[in-house]
Amino acid sequence: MLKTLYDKLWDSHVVRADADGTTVLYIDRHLVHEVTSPQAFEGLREAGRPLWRTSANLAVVDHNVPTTDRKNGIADPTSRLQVETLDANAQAFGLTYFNISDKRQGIVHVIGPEQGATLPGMTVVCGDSHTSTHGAFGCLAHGIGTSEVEHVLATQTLLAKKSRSMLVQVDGPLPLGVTAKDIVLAVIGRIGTAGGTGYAIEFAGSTIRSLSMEGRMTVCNMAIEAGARAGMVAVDDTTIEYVKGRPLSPKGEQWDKAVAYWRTLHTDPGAKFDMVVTLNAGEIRPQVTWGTSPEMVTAVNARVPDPELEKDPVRRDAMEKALVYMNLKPNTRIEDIKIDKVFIGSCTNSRIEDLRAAAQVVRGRQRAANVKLAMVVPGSGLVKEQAEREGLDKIFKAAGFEWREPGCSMCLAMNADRLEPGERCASTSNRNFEGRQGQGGRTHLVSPAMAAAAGIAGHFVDVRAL
Ligand SMILES: CC(C)[C@H](C(=O)O)[C@@H](O)C(=O)O
Ligand code: SF4
Repeated sequence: MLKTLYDKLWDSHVVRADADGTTVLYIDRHLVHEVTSPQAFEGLREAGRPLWRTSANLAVVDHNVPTTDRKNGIADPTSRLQVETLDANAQAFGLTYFNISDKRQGIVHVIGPEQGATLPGMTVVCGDSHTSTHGAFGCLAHGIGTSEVEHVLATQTLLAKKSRSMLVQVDGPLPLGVTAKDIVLAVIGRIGTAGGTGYAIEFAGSTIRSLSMEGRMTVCNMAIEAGARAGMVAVDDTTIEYVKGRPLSPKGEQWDKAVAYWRTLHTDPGAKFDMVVTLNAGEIRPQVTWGTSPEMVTAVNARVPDPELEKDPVRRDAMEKALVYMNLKPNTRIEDIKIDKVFIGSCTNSRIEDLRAAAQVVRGRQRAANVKLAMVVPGSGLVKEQAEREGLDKIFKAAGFEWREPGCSMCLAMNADRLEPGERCASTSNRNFEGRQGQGGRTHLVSPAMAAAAGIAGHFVDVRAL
């Protein structure tokens, strides 16, 4: 039988399948962070259960860590408790753990791949919706809830039901200034935030194949924003090249065996998907969201849409509400929207390539006077180190951008980094929901180059014109 990549990943991890489709799946890698793990460890403690396979877990603090003055500890009591709880649980249960002062610390979805903890062919779960990121490696990767975190810790398995399969096929060379972020925003603009509900998405086509692993991770990261639990990309030379030599990657003879297997991790030609969506990369422009959902997105050289022209009353209502929250008028040119802050970071866009792209834009320029704060938050301590080796920190600082310590930061404002009510931000993160970056804050999702350009111009600007 011809199989999709999803079929192959699924079939190779079934421990037991019931007639109604309920399946016990084996989990190869479990990533743990401070927000969704406390009750899970508590549950284990109460039941007197040990971990099933300690070495399958990797824990890190990311959501609640401060991005400045770490030597002074964590001022906010809730964040401090959250971080200290993971410190204690990791020690008590013997997990491999990158604590706040470990230079490998960073956002869970950045450090997994960086360490080779994420490898092709694996099932990867984490109590975090953006676990879809890891699908870039030809993995079956998705978020789980806290009770499932406990289940995985105790059994190394998960109860699951197979999703339907969707192929998102993107072909053609990417136009200048158009990035992986713009591809995935354009996909979400096309299919909507519910378009992928009930599906596992495979991203394929010549454009996806031409992306680096960083770019593929950006695309898979936002599969969840298209409603799909998992996004994935087939294994190819780019995947194998990235994985080679990582601390947890197989070595020697094991490596050769692994590579031979990994090369089978692609959809068989002719295998059927339940749904197919095709995009022509040549038609994608740099994207900017204008509303309070990632599907409320348009091209930088377009205008804020007019709800009056929307026929569907539910959509019209949502558009009207979003424009009130965002304080935008229909038909405003996107390039006329002024911003107050810039956030370059998050598990969507905080890897080295993202920082290089942003630095290239700001090099030799200055942050606009109306931009109060532009912050760059590397995805991990290792990304930060690499960026500093390349002198990117100096470029940012010279342009008036702040260079911070790694973590989730203003992606969701669980630490001190946040928008004040009414502030407008050009952000490289993945969610523009109301209050996401701070109560009353207004988020516009863009690529790193577009965020950097907005920081320089003080308003959105087409990077292609720079
Ligand atoms: C805190 C965590 C559970 C949450 C998620 O699941 O995605 C967060 O990472 C987010 O991006 O909103
Ligand atoms: S960077 Fe943002 S999206 Fe990613 S895990 Fe952290 S809070 Fe969630």
